[in-house]
Amino acid sequence: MTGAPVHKRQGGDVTIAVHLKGVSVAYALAGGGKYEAVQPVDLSVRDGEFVALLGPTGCGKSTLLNIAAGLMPPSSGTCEIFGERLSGLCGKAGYLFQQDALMPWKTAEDNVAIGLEVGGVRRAEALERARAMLAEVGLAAFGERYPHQLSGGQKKRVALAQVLVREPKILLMDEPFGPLDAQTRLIMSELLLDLWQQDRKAVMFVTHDLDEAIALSDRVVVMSAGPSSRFIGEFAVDLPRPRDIAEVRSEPAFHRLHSEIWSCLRDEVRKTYGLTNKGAA
Ligand SMILES: Nc1ncnc2c1ncn2[C@@H]1O[C@H](COP(=O)(O)OP(=O)(O)OP(=O)(O)O)[C@@H](O)[C@H]1O
Repeated sequence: MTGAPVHKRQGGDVTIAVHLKGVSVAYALAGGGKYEAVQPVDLSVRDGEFVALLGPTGCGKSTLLNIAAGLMPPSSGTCEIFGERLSGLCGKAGYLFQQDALMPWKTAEDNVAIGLEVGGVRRAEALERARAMLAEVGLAAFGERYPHQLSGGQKKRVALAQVLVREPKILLMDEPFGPLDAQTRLIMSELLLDLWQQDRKAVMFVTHDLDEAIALSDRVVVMSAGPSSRFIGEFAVDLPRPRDIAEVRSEPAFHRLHSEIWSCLRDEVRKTYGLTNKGAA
């Protein structure tokens, strides 16, 4: 049996939860030919670490997340989950997309319970755990509502409960709060950090929002514009935890990091919008 890789570090050993090793992705195009989305990259996410993957639109963030989820194989390289080579869906990961995957014909508690039931948990126990999880995300009184009777933020809470109730060891999040308004995004980010703080899982969090990346994560990995994206910067976020998402943005260390990361990202964003050689401000 292969154990999860343990790396010796000053201050203690660390376990690697997700390890992309020399992963590249080339998509086959309908008319023949290929689109090289991501050139070989290496990324390891430690157990309990919150890593944000940041980059301009179309650079390949979701592609790498999909590989870690086992939704697609890499064109080259491998993905290891706790030291085991991934083939097929990653059972240890919970995946939260921008669009939630709630079933409109099921109540909030049934939407949460169903993931447990298909995993073999008896209905009574699944419902009990679903209700407890809904309470954790602040929806104790909303379990019997259907998705169309919930606000966007409430639906997102149900989707989060749906993922967390299965107690994944890894969270893969693809711009999960993207469609929400600014205030609700802030509240959801706070909720996510509160829950994560209680039981730190490895997180890969895809975003193109620099503020969000810094406020949430331990490390920000920056990708270049596509095609053939690569990693062009890696920044440790040394802001203390627990963090107040709203307050942390006014700290000098936040501003310093923001300007360092933005100077790494700026040209890539401009390239994406074809502005680099046009003298755009
Ligand atoms: N099935 C596919 N076939 C061909 N090209 C694809 C396919 N899926 C994605 N791509 C291309 O691969 C590149 C990376 O896509 P991906 O969705 O990973 O980017 P992203 O960084 O997540 O973008 P965004 O921030 O806009 O969500 C894009 O140029 C996209 O057009």
